[in-house]
Amino acid sequence: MIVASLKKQLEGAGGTFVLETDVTIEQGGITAIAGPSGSGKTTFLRMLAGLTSPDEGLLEVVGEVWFRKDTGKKTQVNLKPQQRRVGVVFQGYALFPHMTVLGNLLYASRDREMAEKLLNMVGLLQLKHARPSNLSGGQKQRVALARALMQRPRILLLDEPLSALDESMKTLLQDELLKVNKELGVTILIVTHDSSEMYKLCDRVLLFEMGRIAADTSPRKLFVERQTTQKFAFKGEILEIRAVDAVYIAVVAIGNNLVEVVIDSDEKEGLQSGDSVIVGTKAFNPTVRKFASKDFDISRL
Ligand SMILES: Nc1ncnc2c1ncn2[C@@H]1O[C@H](COP(=O)(O)OP(=O)(O)OP(=O)(O)O)[C@@H](O)[C@H]1O
Repeated sequence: MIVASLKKQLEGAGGTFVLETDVTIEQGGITAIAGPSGSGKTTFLRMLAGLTSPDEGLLEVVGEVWFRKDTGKKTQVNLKPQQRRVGVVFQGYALFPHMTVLGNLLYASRDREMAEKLLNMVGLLQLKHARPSNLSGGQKQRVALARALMQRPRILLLDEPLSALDESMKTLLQDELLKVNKELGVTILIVTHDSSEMYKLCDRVLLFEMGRIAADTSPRKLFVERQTTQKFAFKGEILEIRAVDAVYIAVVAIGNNLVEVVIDSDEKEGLQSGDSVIVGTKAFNPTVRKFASKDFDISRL
């Protein structure tokens, strides 16, 4: 079990705010850390890893205190990152370019048997003598994942590890993570903005807002509770609105797709090219409406 009751004052873009968590996480699950940019997600992971010091609080992992500082007292416990059994995969690959794949793993721990087992697990054993520069983005990320597992971490912290990958590589890595979680029993915390990823991987979502955990729920509940009654809702950008007879056609870019939606003059009111919109349904007909901040959690978690 992980107990993280931590506090830290942060300097945000809009001023000072306090990151405050009071959360217990069971061993063995996969928890999504979601929320807007600047809400404190990365700092939370860095505090768990020992890379950023909280102002006060308690961090206890499987009965072992990793950090403790009571209000008004000196820091009682603050284990160094290498003393904490955490594996970290943050954005960017950060592999040592002059070392082979195997060398990168052995740098974390000299356990060759473990290194080969993990490389086999992520399907890269054949590439163990390759240099990072000869690997694809997805392969590098799998090496980073294997390296993070070398010291048999109790917790694996992942900060948007899949965001730069294409869809097929993402799916592959997601399966890899499920395997790691199941076979090694590692507790995983993953920062992600991708709702399908949350749904597929995670049993729990902690939604951060301005340093607070605004929701602590399951991915299913988060989407069902926060979704409107629409059958689907995608965020997109209006590229063009053109008049056709008595109606208008809005051309909306949703990801790599272009969608044409017929809208009436009421719907067109206040919309123009470049607007962020939600394309949804009403009585089975597609609708377009302006993106509002309340749509935030669904469209970009
Ligand atoms: N050590 C620190 N001291 C004070 N402020 C900090 C510190 N570390 C980060 N911050 C600030 O805290 C805010 C939250 O940063 P953080 O990186 O945790 O957010 P985030 O939710 O991960 O955002 P993103 O999704 O954009 O990565 C930022 O405005 C950042 O500048």
